[in-house]
Amino acid sequence: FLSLKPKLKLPPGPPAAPIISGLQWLGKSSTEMEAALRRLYSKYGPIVRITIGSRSAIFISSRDLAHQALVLKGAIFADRPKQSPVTKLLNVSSSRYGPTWRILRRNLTSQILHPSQTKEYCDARKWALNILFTRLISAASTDPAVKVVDHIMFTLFCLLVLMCFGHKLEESKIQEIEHVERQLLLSFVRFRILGSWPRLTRILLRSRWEELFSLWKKQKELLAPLIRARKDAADDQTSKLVTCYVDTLLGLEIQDDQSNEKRKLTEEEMVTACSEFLDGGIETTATVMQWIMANLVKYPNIQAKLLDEIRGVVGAEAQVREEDLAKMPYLKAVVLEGLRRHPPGHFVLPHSVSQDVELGGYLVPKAAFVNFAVAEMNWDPKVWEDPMEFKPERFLSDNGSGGPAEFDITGSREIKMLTFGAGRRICPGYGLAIHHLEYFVANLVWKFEWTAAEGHEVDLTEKQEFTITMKHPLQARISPRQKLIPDYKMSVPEPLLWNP
Ligand code: HEM
Repeated sequence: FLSLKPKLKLPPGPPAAPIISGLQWLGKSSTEMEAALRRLYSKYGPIVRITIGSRSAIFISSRDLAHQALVLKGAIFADRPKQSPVTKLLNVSSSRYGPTWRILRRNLTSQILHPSQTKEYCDARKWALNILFTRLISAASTDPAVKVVDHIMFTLFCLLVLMCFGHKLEESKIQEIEHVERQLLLSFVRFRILGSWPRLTRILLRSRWEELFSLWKKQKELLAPLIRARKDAADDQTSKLVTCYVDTLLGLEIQDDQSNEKRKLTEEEMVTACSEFLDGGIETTATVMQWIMANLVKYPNIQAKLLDEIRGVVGAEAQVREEDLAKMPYLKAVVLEGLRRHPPGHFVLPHSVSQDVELGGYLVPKAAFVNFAVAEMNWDPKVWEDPMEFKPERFLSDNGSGGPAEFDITGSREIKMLTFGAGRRICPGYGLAIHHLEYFVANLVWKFEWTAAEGHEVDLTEKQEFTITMKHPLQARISPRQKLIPDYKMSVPEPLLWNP
């Protein structure tokens, strides 16, 4: 591959002075980056290069080039950029492509994220669903405009904390975890610069470093005791436990970077792995769920069609059961359309290449930072008619009248959307995320009628937080469709009974 260098040119892009342009790009939010990159694609084409610090950063906006890179040349493009030694984390998403990543990723996909294991958490989802209903009803009793996303987020925290640590925690403890994890995520752009320029920012941004260290300390204080408690429970031979993520981490062995010997994960490493599990599984899913509910409020005809489908399957049941979901092609179509139209990340996580490689007639040099324009691909008018419209029918066969159309979300044959990435680094949680979206959306529509609260028309303007979320969060009026029967004992207040 070294021979590529003299023959191939680097991808085109604007000329840049390394330090200035580095700071300039690192300080940008993903929305600002996206707008700047769009201008570059129209000027230079679907593969462009900018300079961030001393590194080339290459952005790809074409589905075909993304497929070549992520799938056909997947092993070369599966690396991640080298982490700063100061903010170095041991988890799946930031591990270099190598043995540690393989062990951590296989641990996730073969255990807690394996479909057979997902089934074990069916009761946990019912429990979480009732927490969601209770909170929505209680919120609606004090203010008819319910800010839905807060309740969705908390519910997913309850569920993922249970899947992670194996315990149903008190509401106040879950709120504390939610608070620290969200603070770390929402300050992601502010903290990103620390890892990129550790020496300089230690002097210039001292208080920001202190803030980051104090959040890490708080995170450890909250999560480490839960890991220890689980270890004690697992050591107790008499207790029968459904496997949680921590159980799988406790048994895991990785190869030590320095000594090359096998070793167990340290407590600190387990904390970062758990934090990744929570962050990966909650914020993204909650964001998409809010977008889907917003579209169902905005387009009552779609909500009515979905309700009809649910009624046809569920009959007189109070809740949609997990086994009902497979019989609902329109529900699947609504969820896929939500994921296509509103990807929570407009870029995937940063990739890097392990060697010089050719892409689109250009040289992608070893260790270059590479990323892919998810939204450009999800909204490509060559694949999707009226791409900015919310049209679930596009995921049904016979233009909406038939059953589910074949759609490969993994993009292994062709990339039509990139919401979960593709290839070796594809999101390992995509199955769980889709299952959660289907289960909660179906139940929310079955339980309540959703309309815009007075003075809160649905506004689909985007805003960059950790994910691309609603600038004006959905505030909906929810009216129960049926008499509520609380079927689960909950650690939160019992649902207020409403008269529909
Ligand atoms: C709607 C929900 C979700 C979306 C849109 C989403 C999206 C993504 C994307 C775009 C990537 C990066 C792919 C790449 O770098 O090429 C990713 C990676 C990852 N996601 Fe998700 N994700 C979701 C849910 C989940 C869930 C439920 C979990 C686990 C509980 C999860 C865990 C991870 C992990 C561990 C990685 C790193 C994979 C690796 O580097 O090998 N995600 N996700």
